[in-house]
Amino acid sequence: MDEPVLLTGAGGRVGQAILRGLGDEYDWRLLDREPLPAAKVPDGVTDADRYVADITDERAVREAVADVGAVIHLAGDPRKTAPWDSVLRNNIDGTQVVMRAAAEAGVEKFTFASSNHAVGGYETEDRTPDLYRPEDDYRLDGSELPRPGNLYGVSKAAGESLGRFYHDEFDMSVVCVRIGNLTKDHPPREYERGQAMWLSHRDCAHLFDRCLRAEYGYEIVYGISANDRRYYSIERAREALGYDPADNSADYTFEGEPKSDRDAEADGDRYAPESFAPDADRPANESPAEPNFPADPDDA
Ligand SMILES: NC(=O)C1=CN([C@@H]2O[C@H](COP(=O)(O)OP(=O)(O)OC[C@H]3O[C@@H](n4cnc5c(N)ncnc54)[C@H](O)[C@@H]3O)[C@@H](O)[C@H]2O)C=CC1
Ligand SMILES: O=C1O[C@H](COP(=O)(O)O)[C@@H](O)[C@H](O)[C@H]1O
Repeated sequence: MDEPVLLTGAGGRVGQAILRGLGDEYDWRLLDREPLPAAKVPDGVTDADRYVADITDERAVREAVADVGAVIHLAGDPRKTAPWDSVLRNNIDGTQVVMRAAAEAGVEKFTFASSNHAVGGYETEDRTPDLYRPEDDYRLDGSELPRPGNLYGVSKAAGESLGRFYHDEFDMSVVCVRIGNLTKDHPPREYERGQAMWLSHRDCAHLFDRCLRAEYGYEIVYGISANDRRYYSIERAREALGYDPADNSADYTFEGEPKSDRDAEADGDRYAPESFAPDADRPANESPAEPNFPADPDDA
């Protein structure tokens, strides 16, 4: 893509996973309400391409989307316990401002960071915990209705609907990625549900790269690695986007350590993947960014 790509929420966990994987691949324009330290900005992104602004600020957002070819919209409150006033402002109103500005500016492709929590209600008592285990063949594939399990999930379902509207009315290509659980270097530790929806950093960067390169109309896909444990299908992401994930939480122990050759053999002759080279400026296993909303009490 020749035109710049606007990345909102660039300083956060998902934004940094994308920039660390794709920093050199695109001409980035970065927006976040927090100023980004130099370590979070790819080489070649000038001050003029860095916007410190709130996504509910229509004027600032219109300026940021002018002449971009694509938007990856991540900014918002990521907490599953987020209260209504926060998701209404940051996730629903903010997404409406960014999508409308993008559609009216003639942006070609828009990627929206939706969430597993848009469909958390399908994890009913009778389905869990079997749902999180490799033997279980229940799959959500993106064609099902949203079924949020919390108000944060409601806000993500609202973002998906806004995307449908702006695709239909403006012909903007929109893909909603129901992101699972992004962690760096290893799947969530001792957490079956998290391991079933693990999204590794390299698969995250690859998936968003495909969202920028593929041709599509309106899509809802799941953003997880190729985990043996999974209740989200990645078929639609493969078909519509050409997503080809490299990682699998089954290559790690339940505690999150890469499996040894012996573990892997015992497990059906699986191979242990190469672990990522640690980022030069951060110790391995450290989260790339702390969310700037108060911590989610369940995220211990
Ligand atoms: N991290 C994960 O595993 C998942 C994340 N997501 C979604 O992906 C997106 C990014 O999530 P994370 O990177 O984990 O969150 P984060 O909290 O690490 O990053 C969010 C970034 O957006 C910025 N931001 C928040 N509200 C803003 C506003 N009103 N205006 C401008 N900037 C604002 C923050 O300053 C922060 O840098 C969110 O929309 C979240 O709901 C969805 C599913 C899973
Ligand atoms: O949408 C999100 O989902 C992930 C995974 O959910 P969890 O219930 O397993 O914690 C969460 O880590 C992330 O903060 C959130 O934005």
